[in-house]
Amino acid sequence: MKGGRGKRGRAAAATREATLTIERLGTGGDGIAHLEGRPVFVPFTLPGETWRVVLQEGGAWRGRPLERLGEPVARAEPSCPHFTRCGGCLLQHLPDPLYDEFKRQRVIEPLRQARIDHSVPALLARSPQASRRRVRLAYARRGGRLLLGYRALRSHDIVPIATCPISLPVIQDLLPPLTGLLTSLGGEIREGEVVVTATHTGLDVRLGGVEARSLEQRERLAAFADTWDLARLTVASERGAAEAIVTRRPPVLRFGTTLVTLPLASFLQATEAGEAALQAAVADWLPDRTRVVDLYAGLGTLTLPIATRCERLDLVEGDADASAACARAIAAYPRLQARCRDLEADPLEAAELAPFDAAVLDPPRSGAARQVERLAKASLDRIVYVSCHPGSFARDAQHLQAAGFELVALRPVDQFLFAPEVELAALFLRGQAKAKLNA
Ligand SMILES: C[S@@+](CC[C@H](N)C(=O)[O-])C[C@H]1O[C@@H](n2cnc3c(N)ncnc32)[C@H](O)[C@@H]1O
Repeated sequence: MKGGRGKRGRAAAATREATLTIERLGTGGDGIAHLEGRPVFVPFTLPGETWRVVLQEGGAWRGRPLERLGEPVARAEPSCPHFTRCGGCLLQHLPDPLYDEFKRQRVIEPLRQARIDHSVPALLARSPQASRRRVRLAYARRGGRLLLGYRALRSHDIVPIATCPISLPVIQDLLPPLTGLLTSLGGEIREGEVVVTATHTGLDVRLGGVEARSLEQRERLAAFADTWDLARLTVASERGAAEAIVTRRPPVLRFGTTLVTLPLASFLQATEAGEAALQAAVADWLPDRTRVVDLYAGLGTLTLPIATRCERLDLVEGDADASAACARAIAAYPRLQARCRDLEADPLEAAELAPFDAAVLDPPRSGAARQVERLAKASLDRIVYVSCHPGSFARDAQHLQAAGFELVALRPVDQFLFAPEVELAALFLRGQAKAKLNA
């Protein structure tokens, strides 16, 4: 045994070694074992495995796996060379049935706690490898070297990566040259975030922490955009002011037949396959000639593909740039409208929801408690709720259920390969809409 509890008690993390048998997986994907009656979280392990770990006794006890002991348990072979160092793809070692069950449980458990009685079917659209169309990397200078990569698990350290197998190949190819570009921009470029997005017209690259004040830097950036045939290359200062240095082609996304130009920063679904699964749920669950309000609409991703069969479609979004991009894309269609509104501070009231038969709702992780309260009081009787957080979804679903809505269909979607997150689409009906379903 090494170390012991520090003089300042729990606040000072102490370390020692222990041998633990993993009992189950926690919601974050860590294996959970018990020691001295307390749970210990051990990443990259499987139920049934025994591990020698370095124990970190802080608020929550964590174990850093050192050596696997005893009988081996069947594992999947991780495809990424950075597995166990990078903080993103924690579930690569899970065999398929366990992986699917883990993600289903992420939905089942919050629903059970919220007393919502609905079965959770098998995962849809398990993202294939090499399909992530946006990566968000960090870079920093360390000891004279520029490191570009992902943050390490529960740390601000950067794990430098030369490849990221879950991303589209066109993004993977760009990673080593991007490191070279950032290095060549000079010593004042110290740290920041890099976002690379694949659009239908090419890659959109945004370099944070770069101001490009000198002509030489601008020429380097322009040459890089030419060499790699980027659609657009943007820099953003530490204060967040963004400037497109080169726009060779507008970076465009296609939703159905509508083309939307990607703003400098806005939300985008992580994979095309996941996006298509969510769009299919929306299309399946909204009948023709419905009057639809799309709340937290982003760029119109979920409803623009069915715009031609809606009687009316209003897209409401809090990000002004996303809303403006959406408005420009639909300007020629009088039945479609896009407006910017903060739905947390200023949710649509029941009277404003009166002209609609159905709402589509795709809020951020925190859910949409205040907007759901208004939807519960409104006259519409059909809601398609898309969520990236089963916990806040279950809370909001409970509220809808209390207002007479019934959860009649649910599809878990695997938008984030190997990450503990799971996306879902759900259909709620009440009143006539529910009666028609049962007829
Ligand atoms: C999960 S994304 C969904 C976007 C879109 N439905 C899609 O599929 O791409 C959530 C969206 O909600 C927007 N949002 C976040 N907070 C908001 C708020 N308080 N009011 C309105 N929109 C908000 C974000 O800008 C983002 O576009």
